[in-house]
Amino acid sequence: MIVSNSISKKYEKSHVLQHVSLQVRKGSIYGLLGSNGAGKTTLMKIIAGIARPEDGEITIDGKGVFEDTEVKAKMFFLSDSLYFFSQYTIKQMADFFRDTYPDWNQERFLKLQHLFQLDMKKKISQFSKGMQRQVAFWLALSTMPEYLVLDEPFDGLDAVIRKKIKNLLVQDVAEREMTIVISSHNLREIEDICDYIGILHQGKLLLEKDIDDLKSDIHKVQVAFREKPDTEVWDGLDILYKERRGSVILAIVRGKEEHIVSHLEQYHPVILDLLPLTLEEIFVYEMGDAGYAIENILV
Ligand SMILES: Nc1ncnc2c1ncn2[C@@H]1O[C@H](COP(=O)(O)OP(=O)(O)OP(=O)(O)O)[C@@H](O)[C@H]1O
Repeated sequence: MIVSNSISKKYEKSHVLQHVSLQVRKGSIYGLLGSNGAGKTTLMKIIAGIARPEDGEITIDGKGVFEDTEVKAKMFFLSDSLYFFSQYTIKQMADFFRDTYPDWNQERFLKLQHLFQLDMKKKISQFSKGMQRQVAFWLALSTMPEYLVLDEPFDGLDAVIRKKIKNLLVQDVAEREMTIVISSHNLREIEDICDYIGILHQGKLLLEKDIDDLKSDIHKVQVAFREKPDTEVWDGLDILYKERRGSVILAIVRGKEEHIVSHLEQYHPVILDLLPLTLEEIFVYEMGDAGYAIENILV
């Protein structure tokens, strides 16, 4: 488990991270969302043990990450700005990684060639940007990390390869309990693989949610009554948003489906429908409830 305990970081006088606390369960995928400059890269570097916070601490399985080489050997940090030795081919880079990472898996490296289909004898610098990102994933997954920290990893990848890589990530999480922290400025880009989403804004963690809970605990309700109902109809429900559209009332309600339905049925509605929300819609209402306009924070 990765635990971030009240992490704060300053660059000169500006507070880039302020008391950021989060937990990433073993074998789960945590998506860290935020706009440009929110502090994602800074937090990812601290989680990976590359940068040091002014205050607070990151522990992985109870051990402080910054000083612990053993913990770092089980982790791979895929930075948003890739780095390879300039004259190296994929094969030479793989040889270097094999000597560096104790759990390097040569068999897997060779197997993944079928998926990435890149010439192993070509210099990495001669590949396109998106292809270089593929090389980075290929090498990262061959180190068999227990913890994978991915900073904006899908930038520049086409939809087909993105899908293939996501499948590989989910497979590693399911089969060998790999733990992933992944950052993005785009909810749609990562929502299909994440178990948890945290939203970072101006260095603070605004909201943190378990995706399954979110989807099962928030509903769009369309309801109409024969006569104008008393306001007490809504008492006892956790309403995030409500508007009237003609005779139909549309409400976004937090809570279990059975509770919402049985509560409203007491008032004999002529229409009562519960509709699913997209994750994006859920965040719009949740963030609105927390006092933020999501359109200023996420795309
Ligand atoms: N080495 C540095 N020196 C001074 N300020 C820095 C440094 N690195 C980052 N910052 C500042 O910290 C803030 C957060 O930067 P960070 O790169 O963590 O954001 P981000 O969420 O990853 O943004 P993006 O989505 O644009 O990559 C920014 O205001 C940035 O200017």
